[in-house]
Amino acid sequence: MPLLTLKNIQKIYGSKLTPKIEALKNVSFTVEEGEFIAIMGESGSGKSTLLNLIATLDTPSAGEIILNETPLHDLKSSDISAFRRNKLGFVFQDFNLLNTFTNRDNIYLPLVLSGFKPNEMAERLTKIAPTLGITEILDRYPYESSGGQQQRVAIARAIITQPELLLADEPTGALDSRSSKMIMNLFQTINQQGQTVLMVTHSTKAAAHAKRVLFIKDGIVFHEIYKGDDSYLTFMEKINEMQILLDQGGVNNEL
Ligand SMILES: Nc1ncnc2c1ncn2[C@@H]1O[C@H](COP(=O)(O)OP(=O)(O)OP(=O)(O)O)[C@@H](O)[C@H]1O
Repeated sequence: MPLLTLKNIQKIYGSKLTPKIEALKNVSFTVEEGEFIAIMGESGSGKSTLLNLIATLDTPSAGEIILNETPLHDLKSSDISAFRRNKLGFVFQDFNLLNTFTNRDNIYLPLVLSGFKPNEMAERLTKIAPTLGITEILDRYPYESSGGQQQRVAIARAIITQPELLLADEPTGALDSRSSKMIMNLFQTINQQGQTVLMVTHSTKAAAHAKRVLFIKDGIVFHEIYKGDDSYLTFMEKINEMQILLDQGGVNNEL
């Protein structure tokens, strides 16, 4: 049974007063439990729109998103809140940290909302902070932290609940190559522990850490490639080649 199924998803932005933009035309794919998927595509191809729909931050104009056999549009708003709180971790492209809270309290926020005790929260944070390299900045505020530090705090906030499904929008966008590699290794570890990861990225280096890469173009999933038994470098080469082909408009392989 797939963890997540997207059937013929369409998303049109705009209102009576503004021009309509078809961000997603017809997107269908399934995500099995335990997958690590990277979503790639040029700027404006609808990647963030797709993650936002899966995260129930927005609703599709047409089509169906099914999580664990339950169509999301059948869920009551209280169930949707519970799904976001209990099952989902989301790393936002622009981090979405609260500037009135310290980095530590930003990270604790989802646990506070779920009723965790202070010592349980501290124990979880102590485990992940060194890997993310944020131990020294936990008592700073987001506005006192660099973009890369804020991104790592946002990742900590998303993974501290040990979500069944981690959605990450450009999680290495603000990071140097060393930190990016560290984050991708962390995502791989999380995935090996059984969590499903769906990540939007422009970076071939980051995408090659995934087990499958979906390519979005013109509002559809245009192509996908699986890592299989390929080495990291071979898979990265294949992703690069596919990107070049897609940039040239050379393949037509709608899923
Ligand atoms: N809230 C919105 N209202 C109107 N149009 C929107 C909105 N959000 C996104 N769009 C438009 O929908 C299209 C897809 O945007 P989206 O942010 O999903 O792309 P993306 O692939 O994530 O881009 P990037 O890689 O630059 O982050 C774009 O044309 C964008 O301008």
